[in-house]
Amino acid sequence: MNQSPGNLLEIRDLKKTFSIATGLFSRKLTLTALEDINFNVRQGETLGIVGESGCGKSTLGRCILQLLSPDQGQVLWLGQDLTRLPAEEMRKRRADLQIIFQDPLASLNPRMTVGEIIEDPLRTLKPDLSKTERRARVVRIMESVGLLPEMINRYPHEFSGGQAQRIGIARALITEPKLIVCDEPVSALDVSIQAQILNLLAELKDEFGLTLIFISHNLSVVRHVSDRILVLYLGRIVELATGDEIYDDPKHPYTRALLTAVPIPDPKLARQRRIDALKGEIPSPINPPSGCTFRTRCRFAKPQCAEQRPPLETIENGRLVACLRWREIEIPADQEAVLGA
Ligand SMILES: Nc1ncnc2c1ncn2[C@@H]1O[C@H](COP(=O)(O)OP(=O)(O)OP(=O)(O)O)[C@@H](O)[C@H]1O
Repeated sequence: MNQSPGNLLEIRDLKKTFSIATGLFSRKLTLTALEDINFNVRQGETLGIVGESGCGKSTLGRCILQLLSPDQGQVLWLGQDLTRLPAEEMRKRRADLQIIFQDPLASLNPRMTVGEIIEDPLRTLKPDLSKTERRARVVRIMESVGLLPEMINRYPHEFSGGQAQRIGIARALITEPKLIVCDEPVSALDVSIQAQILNLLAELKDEFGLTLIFISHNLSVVRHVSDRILVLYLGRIVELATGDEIYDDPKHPYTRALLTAVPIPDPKLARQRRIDALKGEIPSPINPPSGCTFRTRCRFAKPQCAEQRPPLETIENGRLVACLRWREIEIPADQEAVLGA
């Protein structure tokens, strides 16, 4: 056991590549989805993971749960490396680590009743429970997530998106997990329903003493629920700090850019933030830029940024940032316009 106190999960030097075939002759290329990933998740916290589409959020969530095998690195769960666990041992751990998916209806088997869907993980992960005990648990958990127990024999298509996500949450909770990876759990829902599901997750977290990893491309959503926020860009961590630090004092130019999409009431600040807005497309992870991979879209980039890959540095209050220039670009917000492009 080599776990630091208070950490439920420690991710060390994680790397994940995919081999993809392209072109007429199906030439094999390597896509690096994640590299040099190091962070901890503390017992009882909600860690938000943000970044644009394709930056590696879902791949990271799936590597943590061992739904994907990383190429290298460790996923230490209470000090035990999940990447090295034999399949049978991992099966026993599965009850502790669950996932909620983005598209609630697509993730539910249309041929199973709600009761069967929620009960299903218990059959494999808690085989000692009797049928009566399983059903009793299903009813209890349905009540916890705001579903009427009389809905137990209905089918997924009879539910709205918000209710379907409640079924997905119930299915994740039924094994009494310690950690749930929530992969864009509200992105597919109407805005009016999103807050209900976010509030439900916050309540359940307290009620069941959960630790959450909350994945979203939307910094407003992540900010709402997270204690700390990890910002990913092209498969690498560029910043990790508390929600307040990220929101009020972002250090990485990419975090600043993501913040431009977050609505703020102060028009002056909103105008200043627009300067940071993202330009261009995210580069291909098959052939990423040299040095700092964000430099091709960064308005603060200098020649040195093409030559050197910025290390993930620990700065004040233990927050982390990977930018060669973060000290120089830290200027008062009202002078930002002077910097220009
Ligand atoms: N099974 C796969 N085979 C090949 N490439 C993949 C596979 N899964 C993901 N990728 C690639 O890995 C990179 C990271 O993808 P990932 O889905 O983790 O990003 P994401 O941030 O979750 O994006 P989104 O918000 O769109 O889901 C992308 O370039 C993606 O195309």
